[in-house]
Amino acid sequence: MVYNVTDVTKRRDVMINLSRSMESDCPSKESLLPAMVHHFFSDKDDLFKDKIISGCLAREKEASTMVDKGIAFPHSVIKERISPQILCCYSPTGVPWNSTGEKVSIIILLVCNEEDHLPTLSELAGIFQMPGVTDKLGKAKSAEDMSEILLRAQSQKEKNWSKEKEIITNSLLREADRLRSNTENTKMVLFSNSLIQILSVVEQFSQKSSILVSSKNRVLNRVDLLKKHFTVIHSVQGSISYEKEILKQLWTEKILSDGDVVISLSGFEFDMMPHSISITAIPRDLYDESRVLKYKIPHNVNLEILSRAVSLASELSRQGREGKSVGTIFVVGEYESVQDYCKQLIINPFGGLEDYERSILDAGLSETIKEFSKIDGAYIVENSGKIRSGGTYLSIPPHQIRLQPGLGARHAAALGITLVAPVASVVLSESTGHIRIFWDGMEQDLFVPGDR
Ligand SMILES: Nc1ncnc2c1ncn2[C@@H]1O[C@H](COP(=O)(O)OP(=O)(O)OP(=O)(O)O)[C@@H](O)[C@H]1O
Repeated sequence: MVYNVTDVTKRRDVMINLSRSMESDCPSKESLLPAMVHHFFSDKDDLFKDKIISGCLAREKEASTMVDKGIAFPHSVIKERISPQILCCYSPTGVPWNSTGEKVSIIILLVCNEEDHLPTLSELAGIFQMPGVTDKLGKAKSAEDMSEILLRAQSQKEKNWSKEKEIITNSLLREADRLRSNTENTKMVLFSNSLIQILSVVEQFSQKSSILVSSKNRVLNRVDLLKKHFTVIHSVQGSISYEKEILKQLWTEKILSDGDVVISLSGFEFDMMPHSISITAIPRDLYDESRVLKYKIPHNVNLEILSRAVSLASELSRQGREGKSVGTIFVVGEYESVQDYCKQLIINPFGGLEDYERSILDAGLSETIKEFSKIDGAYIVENSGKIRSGGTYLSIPPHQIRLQPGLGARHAAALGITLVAPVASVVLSESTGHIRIFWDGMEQDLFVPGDR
């Protein structure tokens, strides 16, 4: 069970570069915006530039982007995954911007994709809200003046943010300590890859039962220094942000035990400060989810993805959907090896999504995945974690499939696909809530999640 006790909203850091500026005496926004795009994107093809220009002009038609006296924030949101581009322009004569012809001299054009749009606008707004910035910009006489004012404001804002970070870090640590002193059998797990950050916080909580999780040698090589602060220093491969999976590993290695309450402190990965504390009570059935880690699974199946599919199946088994049990299949492996056996029962619900929006590892997607489990069929999940499809019928050529009595078409399909392709499948039975894992045409594991 994982529940957040303190959820300090993650501040998504968007790197914005305010140093690109130009001066223009274009008389209207219809001429100025294309001029800016051509100036700043001179190395890009015309199609790309036209897309940006029509995006910002369409946005201006909806409503003027004038935000303050003399300042406008036109923007164009594009599908391409580019880092947010901020293009600044100073107009000495001013350009009429809103319906009443009010003029702006400072034009900050933002070009980015959907995901970055709001965080970048909010970052920009934060810079403009720094005391005195808009007044100073009103007095700017050149593009250089404008750039200098903006860059100074940005640097001041960064300094202020460092102070805020320190305050948040200290209050999170105090909260973690308070939780620890109020709860029995607690273990503190610090997820970090930064030696400096670890050392800066480590003095502030007592070292009894503290575990450090890191994936970087520069941290792990400093065991001598760190062992006086942590009872265990645990090394992981790859990212340290899959906390639940890492806790399962710690459980399988008996570093955590049933009944332990784990206080996790994490977030250093994002911007060198802890963002959140979560508490995990290690439930008895965590073993069932994690024991798949102990198997020798086929080399062409990603263990992390398989383990995630098992976790989701286990959550679905316990929770059901709208008070009813659900069943489903996850097939994990190379898509090419199973595509000939896949037929869509419905339009693929993940079909229209970009790759980065359909990862099974994305905690934000788990509710969607669980919701679509009401639909007949299987999920096909690639080794990268990308959910290739949902609502997929597995059409297996005739094979002798030996199943235990009571198991029907769903289990036959889940087993059958592993007979014809080098993949693993996880099947949740709607009627019993049991989870079975198959590969090499055989049932490899069965477990019964608790609390159903
Ligand atoms: N070939 C297949 N590919 C994907 N899904 C399938 C396939 N065959 C059956 N199913 C799904 O399994 C569901 C239940 O079928 P059935 O009751 O025969 O299976 P079962 O193995 O007894 O599973 P459960 O224990 O969940 O009832 C079907 O409604 C369908 O959604």
